[in-house]
Amino acid sequence: MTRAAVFGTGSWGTAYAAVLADGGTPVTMWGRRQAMVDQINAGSNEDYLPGIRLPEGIRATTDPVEAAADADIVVLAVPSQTLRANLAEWAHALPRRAAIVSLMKGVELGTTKRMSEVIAEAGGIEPGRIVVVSGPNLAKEIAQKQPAASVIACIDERIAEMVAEASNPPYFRPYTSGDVIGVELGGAVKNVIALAVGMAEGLGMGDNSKASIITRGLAETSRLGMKLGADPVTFSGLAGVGDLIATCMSPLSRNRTFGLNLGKGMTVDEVVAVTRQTAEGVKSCESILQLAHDHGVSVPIIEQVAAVVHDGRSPKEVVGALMLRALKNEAE
Ligand SMILES: NC(=O)c1ccc[n+]([C@@H]2O[C@H](COP(=O)([O-])OP(=O)(O)OC[C@H]3O[C@@H](n4cnc5c(N)ncnc54)[C@H](O)[C@@H]3O)[C@@H](O)[C@H]2O)c1
Ligand SMILES: O=P(O)(O)OC[C@H](O)CO
Repeated sequence: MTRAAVFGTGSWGTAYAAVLADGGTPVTMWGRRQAMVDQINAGSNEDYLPGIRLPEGIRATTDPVEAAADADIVVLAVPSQTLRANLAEWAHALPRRAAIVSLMKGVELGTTKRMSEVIAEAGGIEPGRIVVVSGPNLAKEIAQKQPAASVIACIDERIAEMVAEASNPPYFRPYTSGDVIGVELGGAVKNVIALAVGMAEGLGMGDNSKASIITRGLAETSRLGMKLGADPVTFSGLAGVGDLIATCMSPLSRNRTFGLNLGKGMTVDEVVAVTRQTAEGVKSCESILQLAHDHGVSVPIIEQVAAVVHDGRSPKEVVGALMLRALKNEAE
């Protein structure tokens, strides 16, 4: 029988543990805090998924070795910017042949590395067993068992298939892919575009404005992805436009909500103070912008989001800057 470990007891780590357990795969979760581990062992995670009863088949521990022992699949669900430090502590505990699955949707600050690259480097894991999961998967809806689809990517598609088979309860439909770069980038960049859409909403803009940002945001994602070697088809799929729509439209999105608060006039520090969960785009806008600059790719929306979040420009100012850009062909 396939066994799994999930490192990280936040919203998505816990919801994905439920996906695995409901799919018939027993899961041991690793959590930092004993109180959280005790709660999960008693059948819920009230801090992150209040009111949700977790399925049988999930248990938790604070010991990484115990969590990963005998696991065929080890799922990592921590903030992107802490992953490298976390792996330094966990690498010794990871079974040599297990598939290592990233749920993260971010790009590392400083190195501009995608999470699969950080896992390979900091965890010493061969790329052929590194898997990424990304798609329109708001954790709360998945935990409520609302039907959704996703993409599970690995350069070795047999490993992606093994993880997909273990993650297939009746409400979760995973598609496999070999395009790790495209699937990861789609997930990371959509968070930055959702910040922009949230800002537009907060400024009182309507659906034309938001659809324009979403569509041009997809153009930026595809341009960058293709330059980095992604398959363009990925961006019209679940990990591209699918996740972009879910995140930019949903009040459940932490990134969209963060942008909304900025658009309403709160400062970045004020929004950080009221945001309890990980809004990856806030940090990743800077690393993704750096990645685009390093590869000579034009990403004007991402540039303006970074100007608000890191340079203190106002959302209203940056909308003006975007609208006054020189005219060009849509396909460029
Ligand atoms: N929540 C969603 O709907 C969703 C869906 C898809 C993908 N994701 C992605 O999954 C990743 C995890 O997101 P999440 O929603 O579970 O975040 P979260 O904020 O709900 O939980 C983060 C978890 O990481 C732990 N953590 C924080 N700092 C840590 C550290 N220094 N060391 C170890 N653990 C630490 C927290 O205690 C918590 O258990 C993010 O990259 C996010 O973009 C989230
Ligand atoms: O809440 P967000 O903004 O981190 O988005 C959650 C998921 O990535 C949606 O697929």
